[in-house]
Order: sequence, then C-alpha cells, then structure tokens
Amino acid sequence: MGRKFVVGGNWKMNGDKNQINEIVNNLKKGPLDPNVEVVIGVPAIYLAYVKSIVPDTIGVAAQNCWKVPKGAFTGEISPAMIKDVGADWVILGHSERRTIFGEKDDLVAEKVAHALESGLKVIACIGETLEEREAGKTEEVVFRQTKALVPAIGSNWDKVVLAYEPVWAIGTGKTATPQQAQDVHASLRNWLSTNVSPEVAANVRIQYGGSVTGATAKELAARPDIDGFLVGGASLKPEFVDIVNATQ
Ligand SMILES: O=C(CO)COP(=O)(O)O
Repeated sequence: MGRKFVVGGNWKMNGDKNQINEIVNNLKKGPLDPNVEVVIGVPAIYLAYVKSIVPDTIGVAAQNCWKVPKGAFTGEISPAMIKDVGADWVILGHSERRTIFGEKDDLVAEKVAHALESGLKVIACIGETLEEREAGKTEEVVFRQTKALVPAIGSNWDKVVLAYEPVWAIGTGKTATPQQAQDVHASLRNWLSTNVSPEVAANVRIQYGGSVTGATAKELAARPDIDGFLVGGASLKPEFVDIVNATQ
C-alpha cells in the first residue's frame, strides 16, 4: 500500500469570514482528487466556523497549540479545545513559530507529544534557513529537528506527517527545485530508516512546503519521496485545487 498523497493549506494569519466562504466554496466546487488527503490550517479564531461549513472529507487543522490541556496560559489554545470544536489536526513547529516566536526543538517536541496523546494528528514542520543551507548544514539541521521529535512521537508515527519547508523558500517565490526537495526528502527518509525503523521510513508521508504553486506542483509531486505539500499563499487562491490534483 503506497503513501496517500496529502496536501495541507496553511492559511497562516489570513482571511475573514467572506474570504473563508470563498475559499471553502472553491474547495467544494473542486473537483478535488478523492485519492488525495486535504487538510486546511485555519486561524484558531475561525476553527469552529470553518468546521461548520467545510465538507467532512476535508481535514481541519489548528496552526499551533500549547503543551498542556488547560491552565493559566493567556492567549494559548490546547489540543483539547481544538478537538472540542471538531478539528482533528494541528500544525506544529512551523518555521514562523520557530523564527518569529522563538520556539526551540524541545518545545516543539513537547507540543507534538501532548497533541498526539490528546488524539490529534500532527503536521510537524522542519527546515533549514538559507544561511544553514549555504553553510552545507541542511541535513544536519533537518536531522536534528527530526531527532527531537522521535521520543515525542513514540509509536504514533501513523498520526504524523512531516513537512519539510526550507525557510528560504517560504513566502519568497523561490520554490526549491524538484531535485533539491527530493534530495532532502530521500535523505530524511533514509535517516528515519536508520534511526527509527524501515517501516516508519517507508510509511511516513513527507510534504514539501515553500512557494508551491499550481505551476510548480506537478513536477514536485512526480518525485518519489515527495508525498504532498504544505501550501501557504497559494492555499488562499483557486489554484490550490490544482495543487491538490497535482498527481493526476
Ligand atoms: O509556510 C508555508 C506553508 O506552511 C509555505 O508558505 P508559501 O507557500 O507561502 O511559501
């Protein structure tokens, strides 16, 4: 059984109810490849609303969460709350959480552990900066970030999707070439085979994220170790349907 292609749409801090209605109507119109898993990452304040209007065939994700069920953590949301409004995914460790909000590997791991034990599925983000890539440290960085997640994930790899998002490609229009992305995905899968298990390596889905568009998606999707996408800007546009259908 192959790995089911999975495409995430990370809306980030964008949208209002009118735009959300347009995006969801576009998704309803599709047509979306029924063999592709689609998950949309929604600003927390709109999670319940989106869940009330989106077809059940489309997963709904929070874009972040805290690492305990409840308490004095002003402004945060918990996995329990995400589930309470009917969402069943959460994106964690996004590079914007890491670079803007200072989240380190250990905090990301604690969040992943708690999200999984709370019954959420997780899109866990990793990726190097341009400086790290230019210093030849891409593998060192993504292996370090993934290694931090291994104890947090435990036996729950079937509830995790990894998203390799080179920071230098996010929001820049500089999509990684299919070969660049394939090289890192293959190297990561090999690392997983050695450091976790061949079965996990064979089955875990690795999304590519970073300026994916309708024009670049097909060539990326054709690479053997690219199992989907985590899409930012283009997920707000009608071309997101083309990205979902990139394997057709
Ligand atoms: O950060 C991303 C998805 O999580 C990628 O964003 P862009 O597709 O806008 O580069």
